[in-house]
Amino acid sequence: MSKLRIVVGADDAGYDYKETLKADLRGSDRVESVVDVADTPDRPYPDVAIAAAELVASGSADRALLVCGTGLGVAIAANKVPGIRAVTAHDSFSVERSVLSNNAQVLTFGQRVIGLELARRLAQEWLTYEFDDASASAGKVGRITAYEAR
Ligand SMILES: O=C[C@H](O)[C@H](O)COP(=O)(O)O
Repeated sequence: MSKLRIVVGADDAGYDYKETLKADLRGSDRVESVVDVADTPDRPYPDVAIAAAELVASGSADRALLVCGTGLGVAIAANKVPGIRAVTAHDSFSVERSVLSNNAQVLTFGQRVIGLELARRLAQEWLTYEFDDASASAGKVGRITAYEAR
């Protein structure tokens, strides 16, 4: 498994978790680099999410981990960037399937929803999964891509 180039970002409501998760990611041997698109806690969540998603869509990064109050706003905004599949997931199984079933490149958390230690654990688990282009799920994800390209 190749090391991952990750983008992190948050608005004011997710800033503290983002800082902790960023430090964790930088300490992981599965991570090549971490870029933070929200150095200050004053950026609206759509701006942060779109900036992060564009880095992923352009190929400059492999994945993004975004935090807002619920995780929902950053997911909605990131999903507006063509080619991006962003999900909010606060449980272990959904985090696994977000990669293995959906090939989602963007995971989002809600700081007002999930405990910090669970978020940290889920982020570490997230790093261990890699989508299999030869899996039965690939064709289903491909249908999403085809819809976007229509
Ligand atoms: O989805 C949006 C986020 O939860 C955001 O952090 C808070 O948004 P609000 O201030 O509009 O409720």
